[in-house]
Amino acid sequence: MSTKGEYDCIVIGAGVMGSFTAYQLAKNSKKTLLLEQFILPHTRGSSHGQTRIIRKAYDQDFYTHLMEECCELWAQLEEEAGVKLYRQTGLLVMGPETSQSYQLFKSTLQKNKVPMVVLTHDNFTQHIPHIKLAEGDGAVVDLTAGILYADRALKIVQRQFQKLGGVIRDKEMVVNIKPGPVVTVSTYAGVYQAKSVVITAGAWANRLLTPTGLHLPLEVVKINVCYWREKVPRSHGTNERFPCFILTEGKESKEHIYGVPSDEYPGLVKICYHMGSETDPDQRDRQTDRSDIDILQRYIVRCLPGLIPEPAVVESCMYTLTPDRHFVVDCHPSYSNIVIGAGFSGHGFKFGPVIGKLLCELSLGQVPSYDLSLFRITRFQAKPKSAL
Ligand SMILES: Cc1cc2nc3c(=O)[nH]c(=O)nc-3n(C[C@H](O)[C@H](O)[C@H](O)COP(=O)(O)OP(=O)(O)OC[C@H]3O[C@@H](n4cnc5c(N)ncnc54)[C@H](O)[C@@H]3O)c2cc1C
Ligand SMILES: O=C(O)[C@@H]1CCCC=N1
Repeated sequence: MSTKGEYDCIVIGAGVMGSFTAYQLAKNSKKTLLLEQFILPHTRGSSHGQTRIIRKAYDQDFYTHLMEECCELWAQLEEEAGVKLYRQTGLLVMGPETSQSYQLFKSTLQKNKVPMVVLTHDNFTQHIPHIKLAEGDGAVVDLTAGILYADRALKIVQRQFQKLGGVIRDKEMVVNIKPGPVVTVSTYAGVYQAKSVVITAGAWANRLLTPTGLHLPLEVVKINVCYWREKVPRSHGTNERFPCFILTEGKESKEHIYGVPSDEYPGLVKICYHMGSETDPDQRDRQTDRSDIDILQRYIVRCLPGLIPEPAVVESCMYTLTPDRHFVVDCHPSYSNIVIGAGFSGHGFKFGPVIGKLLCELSLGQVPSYDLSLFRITRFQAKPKSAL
């Protein structure tokens, strides 16, 4: 098949990471092609849905630092496109006062001087009447946090990319990548060439990496995205000062439970479990495990008495998890002009703009703006056994 086009860079996968990478490349005047296997917009990956949480509250400084610039990049995009993508709600972080995880969230906020409020058992109900704070739990609010309008953001960044001259071809599944000084990318529709390629294929990353001789330790899980009906209409919305929240761990589970106010679907509060069961991304809907929903029901009965403890809507999404839950943002170990953004482990959306900038820098052979040690592929290599 003859070559259909030559580009400075080809980005594979038009989720949040690929779309922001393509946008950054076009901003740098690079001739860029963004390839997507499904017709856009779609709901088969990890970036769909109306909302995502954006927060500086993290249990590690590095993410809080990244978020400083990232918030500016989100604001720049809002300004450039003339569209609102963010709404401040605050993020309530709760967890056992003595647990390491809760203490790390709290100290990261304090150390980095993020505007915050520590709540006590005495004043908690006055500020957040909707939630019962469990005995022994601490509570802190990241005041900078809020909601990103995810579907809208994706549409906008793709539109801005096209305005800058970028090309999107959807319904074009990449079936092969041939490394070389010029990389050849084959889809069912044709063959393209580029000086560099960025792979941002979400749950399908390993499938694309196989022809390049690389396999990453990624686990794909299906997430049940649950919405719970308010007993009293308009009681858990942003206007009623219901915040986004994360419970770091609790009586019901060791994984996070998190929630978003009811503005998304009127009357329905999104509350999800930060884990799911393993799935093949092409067979997502055959994964029917609902044990996470039982956990959520028990939590809602105990701590959110204003919600009906039966999910009103359940949608599906996927996480692509790395063993340590840190991202992969790196060059291919054997081919420096193949760049990989993968394993966003269920917390990547908020970082889309800054990850796009970093993947763009790597694909242009530039020194990345941050020390990316945490995100390197070499961290997965087996550690040599110590001599006995
Ligand atoms: C339920 C849920 C809640 C979440 N909540 C939050 C949150 O509150 N805050 C937050 O920051 N993050 C959150 N996340 C995580 C965040 O949404 C993800 O980390 C992020 O969307 C991952 O984006 P991605 O671009 O890597 O993957 P994707 O969005 O899956 O994009 C990959 C794209 O590549 C395409 N593709 C794959 N293979 C090929 C191929 N061969 N050829 C062409 N195209 C291909 C896919 O079709 C897909 O469109 C949440 C995730 C889920 C599922
Ligand atoms: O990244 C986020 O903020 C959300 C909420 C906590 C669990 C994962 N995703």
